[in-house]
Amino acid sequence: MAISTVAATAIKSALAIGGLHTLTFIPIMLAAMAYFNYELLDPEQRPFNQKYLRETYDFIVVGGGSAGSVLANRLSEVEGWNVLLLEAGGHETDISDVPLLSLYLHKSKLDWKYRTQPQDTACQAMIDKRCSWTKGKVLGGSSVLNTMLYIRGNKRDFDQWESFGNPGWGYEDVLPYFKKSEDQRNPYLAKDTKYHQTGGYLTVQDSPYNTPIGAALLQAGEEMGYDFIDVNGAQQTGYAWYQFTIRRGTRCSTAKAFLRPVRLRQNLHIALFSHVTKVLIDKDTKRAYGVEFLRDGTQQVVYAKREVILAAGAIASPQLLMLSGVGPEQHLKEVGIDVIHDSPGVGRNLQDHIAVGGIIFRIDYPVSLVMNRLVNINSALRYAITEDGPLTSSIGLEVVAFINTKYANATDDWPDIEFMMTSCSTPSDGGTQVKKAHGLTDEFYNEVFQEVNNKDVFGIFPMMLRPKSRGFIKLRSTNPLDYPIMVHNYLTHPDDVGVLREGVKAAVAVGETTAMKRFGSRFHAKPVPNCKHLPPYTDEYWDCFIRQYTMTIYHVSCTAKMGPSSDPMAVVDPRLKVYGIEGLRVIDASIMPTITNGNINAPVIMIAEKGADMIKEDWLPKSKKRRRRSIRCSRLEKISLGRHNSKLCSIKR
Ligand SMILES: Cc1cc2nc3c(=O)[nH]c(=O)nc-3n(C[C@H](O)[C@H](O)[C@H](O)COP(=O)(O)OP(=O)(O)OC[C@H]3O[C@@H](n4cnc5c(N)ncnc54)[C@H](O)[C@@H]3O)c2cc1C
Repeated sequence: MAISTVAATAIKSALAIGGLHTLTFIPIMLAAMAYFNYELLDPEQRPFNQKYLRETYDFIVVGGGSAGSVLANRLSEVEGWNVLLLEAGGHETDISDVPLLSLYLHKSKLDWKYRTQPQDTACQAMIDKRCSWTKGKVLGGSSVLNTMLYIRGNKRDFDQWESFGNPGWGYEDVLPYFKKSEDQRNPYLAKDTKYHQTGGYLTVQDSPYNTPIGAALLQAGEEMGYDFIDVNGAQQTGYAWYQFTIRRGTRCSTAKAFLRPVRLRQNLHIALFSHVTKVLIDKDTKRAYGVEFLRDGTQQVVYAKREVILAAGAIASPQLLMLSGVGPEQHLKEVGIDVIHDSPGVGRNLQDHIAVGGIIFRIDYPVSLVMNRLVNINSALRYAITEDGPLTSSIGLEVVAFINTKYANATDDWPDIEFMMTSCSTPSDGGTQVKKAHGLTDEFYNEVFQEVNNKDVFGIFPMMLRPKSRGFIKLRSTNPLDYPIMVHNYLTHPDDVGVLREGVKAAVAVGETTAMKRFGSRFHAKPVPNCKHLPPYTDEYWDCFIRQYTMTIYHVSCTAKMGPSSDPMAVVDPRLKVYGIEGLRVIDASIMPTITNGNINAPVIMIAEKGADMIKEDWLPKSKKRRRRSIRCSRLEKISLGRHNSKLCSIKR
């Protein structure tokens, strides 16, 4: 590709996601990337968008996100199977690759731009009191918009899933599936082979760039009596550097990890800009036999010989089930959908992680990530040439801590708060992108943050790990293009208020440690609108505070939960098959019975790895299954993998 074409493509992608006016430094970066012919050096080319589709496939995967990309790869390993992946969005872009810029993707064309119903319990500082549920509409799904944090959750999460009546989902059962995907690039962690592996498709590495604030936060943890640990290893309670799904300084989405290496497989078709509107289910046999979808403005149909797999995420998967006649009978009747199977749990049990925004600390040294200080040709060149520097920082996320509030049993090692600790915060971009991404009102932002715009700060976002409040999703209408009604119900359970309040107090205490005081750390204690009438630092004040700048961490899940047949609210069985319907599974964040103790992308990838194996177990004769496990790459795959990934071909995957 000529340099000019590379530059033109990059400029086009910048325009596509937000308009260059918001990304003023992008032209410099694009010029650098074009000059160094970045794309030509990149061995990982994008997959093809298949124009002409077959009439019938063995498997149809709906949604090419975190789970769908894994499924498409693993199922098409079986040479005799034809697999179709239908994705509503298009390709990821050069901008979505840049870790520092992920907030620019919110409210862009790569985002579905969902918003919840207004409620009084949370998100009071947001426009219309509605929380923004950003979600990826792009090949790679939310793994293209996320902040790339790699957290597996707690052993107890999975043992609890098993105890609910889901055999095969205990921690010892799922650990091999976390490892299966993993290419651990930290040599110290990689040595611990009980928990880690190298050579998998998904690159997991430390951040290429940290500020001095990160190291100080780790010292603060030590000062407060916490261990410095591998949070994905034997113990979860403690402090650690975050690890990321980053490869060579850029985002390693699931599209990049799982689809690019297999783009030349003849038995895998990927159809972009294909919005699935319905699963076709035979009313008499109750068997799923295909899907309807919109592409290029026309309605099309494609048939599945074996199975349809919904991997459209925790909002669209239950929506599609309901549009197809599987859901709570009474609700479907009210909306005017023919009921094929009454499944009261579809869309219910919604869980999410919320944190509190605005816990920020001023410091006296110019060491934090202030956007207008970083936006310069040096950092652009560093990113483009050496694949490190500030642009490789995932919006300043450096250190993670899992801590116990008084509501948790500390001896359990099942902490109830995660600190997401950042070397910047909401005002570090002068009130532009963070404010927009979080949907904050002008009044709130100006009153609380304007005076610290572009000043040196660090932030701690305390995130509540095991919410007891439950939201739900239901259909707005029979129109598949109408977004469903989304009700978060955040902080409607009193225990959640207590845990989050204690998390806020613990976060404020971190700023008081000697380690942070060395930087002149002081809490930005500006009283927030709506809570000014309450005395600061009291429980009443904090209880009010957490309902203002309530931040979703974008972990919507559990809306088509897995459970035993004795549980009327279970939507799928422990093999992820939809109850009451043949030939239909859900494999994505929806199937979690309870949300895991940490960020959920790694668990979703694990679910897809395990789900793909279950499908193989169900459909392949035993001898063939054994052969697949030691598969080596075909000639075409080797070409597609290129030199960079060639070791993937020689290991057991
Ligand atoms: C902004 C943001 C930040 C996050 N940060 C982190 C993080 O740092 N670490 C972490 O662990 N987790 C993070 N998460 C959460 C994590 O990325 C998601 O939970 C995970 O990606 C969900 O995977 P999924 O496969 O269930 O859904 P998705 O990845 O969302 O995939 C669903 C796919 O289905 C497609 N689709 C939907 N409807 C249709 C339809 N009708 N027809 C065809 N295709 C359809 C979508 O376009 C999408 O590609 C974040 C999420 C977001 C949004």
